[in-house]
Amino acid sequence: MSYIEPAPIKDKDNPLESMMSRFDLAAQKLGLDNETYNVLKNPDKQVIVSLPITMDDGRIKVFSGYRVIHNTILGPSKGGIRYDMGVTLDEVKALAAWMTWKCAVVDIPYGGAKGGIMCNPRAMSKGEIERLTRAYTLSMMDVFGPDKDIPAPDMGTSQQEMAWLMDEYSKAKGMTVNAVVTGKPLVLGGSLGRVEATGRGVMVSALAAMQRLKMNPSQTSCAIQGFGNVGSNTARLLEERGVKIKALSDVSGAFWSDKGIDIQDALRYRDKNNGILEGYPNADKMQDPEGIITCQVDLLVPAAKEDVINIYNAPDIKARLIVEGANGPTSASADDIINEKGIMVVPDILANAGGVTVSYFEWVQNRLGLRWPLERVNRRCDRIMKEAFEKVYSTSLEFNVPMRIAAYIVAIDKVAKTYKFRGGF
Ligand SMILES: NC(=O)C1=CN([C@@H]2O[C@H](COP(=O)(O)OP(=O)(O)OC[C@H]3O[C@@H](n4cnc5c(N)ncnc54)[C@H](OP(=O)(O)O)[C@@H]3O)[C@@H](O)[C@H]2O)C=CC1
Ligand SMILES: O=C(O)CCC(=O)C(=O)O
Repeated sequence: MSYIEPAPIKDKDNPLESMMSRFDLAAQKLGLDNETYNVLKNPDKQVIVSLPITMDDGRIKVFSGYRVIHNTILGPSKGGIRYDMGVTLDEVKALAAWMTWKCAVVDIPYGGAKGGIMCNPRAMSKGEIERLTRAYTLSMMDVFGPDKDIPAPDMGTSQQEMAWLMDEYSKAKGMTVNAVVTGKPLVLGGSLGRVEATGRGVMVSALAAMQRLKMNPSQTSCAIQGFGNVGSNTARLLEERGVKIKALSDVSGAFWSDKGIDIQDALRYRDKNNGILEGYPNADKMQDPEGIITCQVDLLVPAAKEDVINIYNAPDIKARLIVEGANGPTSASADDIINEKGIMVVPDILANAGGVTVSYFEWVQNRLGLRWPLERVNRRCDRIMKEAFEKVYSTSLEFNVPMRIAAYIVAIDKVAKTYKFRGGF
């Protein structure tokens, strides 16, 4: 017997529309020509697959998988794979385009891609997730490749899925190909520093923005939505720099402590508690988990999902600074409200680019057959993040636009100039 899980009911803005409206604005400011505009607004390739998987109870369940290659003019496409019930083609298209802009903003030689499977990994056994990951990899044999398209982890995936992907790809090729994927376990050629790289980049961007806003880290309070890879590493690294994390949340709810949450304590609790904060005893549970967006803090880091900052809650945001750990956490319709309130936003395509930057280092190390020490990985990542921040900041002053539009301008300008030199259309 087989069954198909019903599509989830969606109640959110369309991330593709959000991405396109910012892209349009930046293209206008830059005076982008029509030809390049038309090339960039459409993804190069969209692959949709159906993956029949034998579940542990013997039934066969069919999953929908996606991989979208947005653009490859700057190099092989790069971008994570997401396992979540909310995955749709439009979401993956937006995420793939964001990867093109992100790689261009931090000036690494990659194009943009993203993949996803509509599934709920929390409700699946390890064996089911492994079979699904292997089936997805086999269905993408013509798409993936160390010189073509290089996946990595994203929401709902981690180094274990990347290890299965590398193994399946390598078996099909008849040799070990570790550069086909990044975010791998260290023993398979992963890079030191990759696990915490996205959070580290968020921390570096936040400190750079605080410096511009004359905010002292040790007098800054912070709320972080999402306590997975990005949220938890951001929390830990900001706390180490003196920032007081007053609020944290995950799918189980939001937690508040006026004196600050001890992040090591929260991490220990989460890791012993099936990966979630449910029942965390050393902070107060907030009545409304969405209240984390509007609570009384100086710095807000959304590090979970898209469109969590929207026209409904943006007017009530108290933070002076938003640093976007997640991709697309602010819907385009909320931009004007945030700008009118004078809140500085370090946008996703800049703030969370530490992850793909260290993925690039991992790929370089794999191709050279070398391993860099952690200190070198961190130093180079920090430098790239700081330089990218300064470039986006100065572009925002030059064009008199918010940081988000400035980041798009930097990215689109680089891609457009590359097209000019390469020609071919
Ligand atoms: N991993 C990476 O290197 C990169 C990730 N990103 C982006 O960062 C974001 C988070 O990714 P990542 O940390 O890897 O994913 P994870 O799966 O590791 O963590 C996601 C976190 O968000 C929580 N969450 C999910 N829904 C909600 C909600 N409605 N309210 C509050 N918390 C929620 C999850 O809770 P629970 O665990 O309880 O389900 C979990 O704590 C995504 O937008 C991703 O695209 C961007 C750049 C790189
Ligand atoms: O590390 C990578 O290659 C991509 C990470 C990613 O998916 C992202 O930055 O959104």
